[in-house]
Amino acid sequence: MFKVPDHQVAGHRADGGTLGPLVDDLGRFYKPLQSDQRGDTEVAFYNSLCSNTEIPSDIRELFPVFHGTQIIEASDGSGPQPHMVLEDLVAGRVNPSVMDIKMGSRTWYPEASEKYIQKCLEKDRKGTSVSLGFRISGLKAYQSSKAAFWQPVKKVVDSFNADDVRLALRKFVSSNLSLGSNADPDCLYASTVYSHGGGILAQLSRLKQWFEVQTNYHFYSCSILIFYDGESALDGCADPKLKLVDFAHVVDGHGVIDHNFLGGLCSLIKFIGDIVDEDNKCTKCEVKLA
Ligand SMILES: Nc1ncnc2c1ncn2[C@@H]1O[C@H](COP(=O)(O)OP(=O)(O)OP(=O)(O)O)[C@@H](O)[C@H]1O
Ligand SMILES: O=P(O)(O)O[C@@H]1[C@H](O)[C@H](O)[C@@H](OP(=O)(O)O)[C@H](OP(=O)(O)O)[C@H]1O
Repeated sequence: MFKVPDHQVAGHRADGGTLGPLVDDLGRFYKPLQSDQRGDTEVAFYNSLCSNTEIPSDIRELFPVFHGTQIIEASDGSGPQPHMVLEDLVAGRVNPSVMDIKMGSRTWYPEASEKYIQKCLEKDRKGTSVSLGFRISGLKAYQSSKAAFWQPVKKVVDSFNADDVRLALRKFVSSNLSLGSNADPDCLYASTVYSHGGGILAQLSRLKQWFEVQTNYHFYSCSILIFYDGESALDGCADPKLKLVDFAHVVDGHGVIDHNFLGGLCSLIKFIGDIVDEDNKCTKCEVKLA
C-alpha cells in the first residue's frame, strides 16, 4: 500500500532504508515527523493554516491539504512512527516534470542555534541562495517514453551557479534534452508551462501579491514546487501548477512581511520572465524568417 514516491525530487528519500516520505494509491503523501521540533513545527503550521481565516482561498490552494497525522510503519525499519498525512500534489499525473526550489537568500531562521546557522549558511553560500535569493533543490524533466527523464544528481544540482539555474529552468521546459547536453534547449513548453494564462508566472505573481502583505508567517527553508504533465505538454495540456511545501522552519511573522521569501520570489519571477521573453523573441524571429 505504501511506496516511495517516484515523483520526489529533493529532501529526505525513503529508499535505501532511510527515513523519508511515502505515498499510497489514494492520493496521499505521508511525511515522517522530523526530529528536533521540526515535525511539531510543521504540524503546528498546517493547523494554523487550517484555522487562519485571513488567507484568501486561492492562496490556501497553494498549500497541500492536511489530513492530520497518522502512525504508520516508517520507511527506515524503525517501526510505527507519526507521519503527516498530506495531499499528494502530483498524484494522478502521468510522467510529471517536477522542480523543487528552496526559497530565500538565507534558509536559517533567526532563533536557530549558531551551529545550525553555520550549517545553513555554508549551503546558502555554496549554492545560489545568497546570490539569487533561491536555489534549485532537485528536479526531473520528462523527455519521452524512450529518453524518460532528465534528472541531474544531487551533487550536480547542489553545485549550480546562476548560469546553471538559468539553463535548468530552460531545460525544464524543453523537449530535446535527449539530443545531448550540448543541444540548445528548445524551450518548446515555455509558453504552455511558464507564460500562458494561469501558467507558472501568473501563479508566482499571485503568490508575490500575497507575500507583499502577509505578516503572519516567515517561511524559512520552504520550497516552491512547480510541476506539469510532461507527457501532455506537447498537446498544450501541461496543466502547470505551483505549490508550497516543507514548513519545518516556519516562524511567526510578528507583523513584518517575509522579505527573505519575497526577495527570492521576485528573483525567481525575473529568471522565468527572461526565459519567456527570450522565447517570444525567438518565436517572432522564426515567424519573420518563415
Ligand atoms: N505534498 C506533497 N505532494 C507531493 N510531493 C511532495 C509533497 N511534499 C513534498 N513532496 C516531494 O518531496 C520532496 C521533499 O519534500 P520536503 O521538502 O517536505 O521534505 P524534507 O525532507 O523536509 O526536505 P528538506 O531536506 O529540504 O528539509 C519535495 O521536493 C517534493 O518532490
Ligand atoms: O539540502 P540537502 O543537502 O539535502 O540538506 C538538507 C537540507 O538542508 C534540509 O533543509 C536539512 O533539514 P533541516 O533544515 O530541517 O535541518 C537537512 O538536514 P538534516 O539532514 O539534518 O535533516 C539537510 O540534510
